[in-house]
Formats: sequence, C-alpha cells, structure tokens
Amino acid sequence: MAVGQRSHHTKVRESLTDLLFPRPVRIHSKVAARVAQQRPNSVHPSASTVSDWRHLLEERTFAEWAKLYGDVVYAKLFQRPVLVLNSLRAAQDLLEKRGSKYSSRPRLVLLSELMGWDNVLTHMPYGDRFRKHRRWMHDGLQSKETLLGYRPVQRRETYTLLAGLLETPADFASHIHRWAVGTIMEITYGHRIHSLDDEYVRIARTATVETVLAGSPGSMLVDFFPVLKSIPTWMPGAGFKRNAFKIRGMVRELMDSPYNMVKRAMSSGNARPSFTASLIEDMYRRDSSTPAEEEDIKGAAGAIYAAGTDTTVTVLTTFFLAMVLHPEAFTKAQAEMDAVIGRSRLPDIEDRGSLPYLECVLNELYRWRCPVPLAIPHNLTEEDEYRGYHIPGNTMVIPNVWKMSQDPSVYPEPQKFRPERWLEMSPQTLELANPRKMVFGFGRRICPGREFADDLIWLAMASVISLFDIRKAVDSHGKEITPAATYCSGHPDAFACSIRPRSEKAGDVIAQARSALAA
Ligand code: HEM
Repeated sequence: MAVGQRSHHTKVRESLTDLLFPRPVRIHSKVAARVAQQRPNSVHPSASTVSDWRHLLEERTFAEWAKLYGDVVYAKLFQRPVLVLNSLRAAQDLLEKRGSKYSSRPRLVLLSELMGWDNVLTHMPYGDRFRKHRRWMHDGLQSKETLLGYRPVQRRETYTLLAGLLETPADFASHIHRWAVGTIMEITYGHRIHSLDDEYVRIARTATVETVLAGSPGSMLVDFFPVLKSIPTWMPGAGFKRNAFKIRGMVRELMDSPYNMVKRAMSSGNARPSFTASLIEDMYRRDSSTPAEEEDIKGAAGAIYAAGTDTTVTVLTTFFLAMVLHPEAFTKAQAEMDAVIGRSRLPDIEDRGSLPYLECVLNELYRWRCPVPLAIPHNLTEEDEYRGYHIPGNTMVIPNVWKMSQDPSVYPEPQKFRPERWLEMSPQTLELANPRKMVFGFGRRICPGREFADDLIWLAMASVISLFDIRKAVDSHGKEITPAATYCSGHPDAFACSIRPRSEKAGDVIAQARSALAA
C-alpha cells in the first residue's frame, strides 16, 4: 500500500514541467492588469474579477472565456497580445494550416536570455536554428529504425519498474519517475542510471528546480517589460537578475557535464549508442566541430531530457489513478490481457495490435487528464486575419488543449473516464477524435517524442496490468481511501493506492523477461 505523501520526486517533477511548459505569464496579483478590449471575440475581464493573474491564466478560466466570447479569444496582457484557441478546429486552422506564421515561440527573457536556456528547442524562435534542431529530433526520435533501436532500453527500464513495484509498491511514484528518467538518460546520453541519486540526474534536477523557483511572479515581469533586463545587478529590485545569473551557472553544468561525459566515453571507446553520441560523431565526420555546434548539441540533448521525463511520468501516474478510481476498466483490461497474452509471459510492444481495449484505455488517459493542458505557447510572427478579424504580429497563441479534450460534442460526458467511448465511435469519428491530434501540440512544433512516449507508456501499462492488481489503499481502520484526483498544472497530486502481484510467480516472470532481453 502506498502512502499518499507527496514525495521529493513528485515536487521535482512538477518543477520540470513548469520549466519546459511555462505558464504563459506569472504576474504578481497586486500588479495592475490591463486587458484591452480587442477584436476578435475579445474579452475584457474587469479589474475586480482579475484578482490573481495566475488563476486567470488557467485552462479552466480560458474555457470560461470561450463560453462568453467564443472559441477564439483575443486579449492584451500588459500590452502583450494573446490569442487563446479553445477549439481543435481553430488550433488546426491556425497552428497547422498556417504553420509558416504560427510556429515561433514567445520571447522568454528570464529563462532564455538571463538563465541561459536559449539553446533548448522548446524555447527557440522559428528560423534556421529551430529547423536544424527539429531535423536532429526527427532523425534521433522519429525514424522507424531509431524507434526500434530504443526498444531494448524501453523494455529494460520497464522491467526495472516492475521489479520496483514488486519490492516496494508504496514507492510507486518514485519508481515511475526512475523509469522515465532512466529511459531518457540512456537514449539521450547512453548513460545507465542505478538510482535517482545518480550524479547527472542530480545536476539536471538542481538546475531545473532552481530555474522554476526563481521564476517567481515578480521576476517574470521582465518578460513583459524586457527593458528590466538591463537593470544593473546592484540596484534594488534587481534581485531577480542576480539570482538568474546564479542559475545560469547551474544550467551551464546541466548542459556541459553529460555532454563531456559522452565525449570522454567516446574517446575511450566505451560510449553506448545515444542521441548525443550520434550528433557528436556526425559533427566530427563533417569536420564541423565549433563551439556553436557543440552548444547546439548540448541544448538538443537537454531538451529531450527535460521535455521527455515529466510528461511521460504524468501519463503513467494518471494511469494508476484512473485504475484505482475505475476498477471496472482495470478488470476489463486485465481480462483482455489474460485472454490474448496469458499469464506466463509479459506483453510486448509487438502485441499492441491485439489488445484493443488497452488502446482505448490509453486514448482515454490522454483525453481525460491531458498531460500538458495549455501545451506550449506559439508565437505569431507576422500579422494575420482569421474569420474576418485582424490579429497583429507577435501575438502569443495559447492552445487550450484541456478545453478541446473536454468538448461534449465529441466526447459526451467528458468528465467521465470511460474507455468504452472509443469502441463506440465510427472509424471516421475515431480519426477526428484521436487525442494524439491535440495532446502532443500542433503543426511544426508538434512533439517530436510522441511515438517514443506512446510506445513507452503503452509497454509500462500493459506490463503492470499483466502482473499486478491495482486497488484503492485502505487506512488503519480498514476503510478504503478514495484519491481526490486533484491536479495542479496537469500533474496529479500525490495519492495512495494498493499494488499487489497477482501471483507468487511475478518475480520469475520479470526475471525471465530480463534474461530474454540480455540474451
Ligand atoms: C506523453 C508524453 C508527452 C506529451 C504529452 C508531450 C507533449 C508535448 C507538447 C504539448 C509539446 C508542445 C507542442 C507545441 O508547441 O505545439 C511538446 C514539445 C516537445 N516535446 Fe513532447 N510530450 C511528451 C513526451 C515527449 C518525449 C518523450 C520527448 C523526447 C523524447 C519529447 C520532446 C519534446 C520536444 C523536444 C518538444 C519541443 C518541440 C518544439 O518546440 O519544436 N516529448 N511535447
């Protein structure tokens, strides 16, 4: 039985997401806000309703705006134009069909310019550098051959997750975290971790946690008034800048140390294949080793690590939560697993096509609690017109994925977790309603790790269902504990659950799978 305490790792996980998928703005609640009434479908919350800007920029608030003003809402926040897209249609019309204009990122003064996260794809403006990084992501994460090459690592880390759940089920949150970090560390740097206390994990965690802690409401003001960037560090009010420079050193370590580790391993002939090693090798082959090229490789690897861990952790944790709250879905998935795979071996990614109900469970997980509710904001690079309205250039565009995933006209009773809804859809509706069309973002910025993540999460879910029973935990009086299922910025709050092996032979099944992998 797990104890519903928020673990250290859970806190770190939240920080990572905040870093890579920053809330578009964090503004001190006392700071006067100005929202100018603008076309199209403009919105003008009065000063009294705008008591806390962080609340204002929540997906639910944006969804309220949609009720009042329509699915496309334009507002001005501190003179910065923002367009909120509350429907899949609008997101596809703009972010996909007009990708050449809508694929940049807003300028992030604090994170990119002061703290040094500028070489990371997630924050990069549209242009040649962006295209180079996307090409690397495509080659290193999306080709069929590369994805097949990652499977042994995905399997190995999944077996480690199962062994952890067998030994200390109460620590399930930290086993999930280790599973994601272990997989990503190895594919990115060829580095195999033995625990979350690993040196490189610690370096990454320190830099990212400190970054997010420093992004306090006040300091984010510099994103709205970039002129504050030039304030001398000795001046009162420049504390954010002094802090940002301190964090810059940590970010540097995060970029440099795993990169140098890969280089050392390559020169001693001990490097495992990895994203970083392939890029370094290619750089040497092309004889193009320059500090700028090295900086790009460091940033590309850093982006994979930071964007890939937290998101995957969120989905698998949501899986445990959904199974605790919906035992009927869990039982059905387990019955399907037993009928198709049996109980003497673990399922493998190759079995995916023969487990349709499990596929519905995964679809529903993405939709029910979409992992990144506001995706990452895009930026419009030049003025545009949509539905007869003018949108100025340099507008920040926020797709409200949460609202899209809760659209009752596509997903009746959207608040319910009901995998069966996917079985009831016609093939055409299924195509339109596929949550992968929104939860991984849009157009030229769509998540390059989506197939990798999808396979990894499927494998973990399938293996857990095959080997364990997941139920509600019970308290000291024997009373079942129902998790509150509350979320913060897309992450489930810590909850308790009971995870028990279905048979005494669970350990043998894991051992067999491990030795088959080693053979
Ligand atoms: C279920 C897991 C995941 C979800 C839900 C997810 C979601 C997203 C979303 C919403 C975006 C923003 C897209 C946009 O701006 O329109 C994104 C970007 C990105 N993701 Fe993922 N992601 C996941 C896993 C991964 C993994 C495993 C990796 C790497 C192995 C990864 C790497 C990236 C990168 C590098 C970007 C930046 C793309 C860019 O700015 O051009 N993600 N992801």
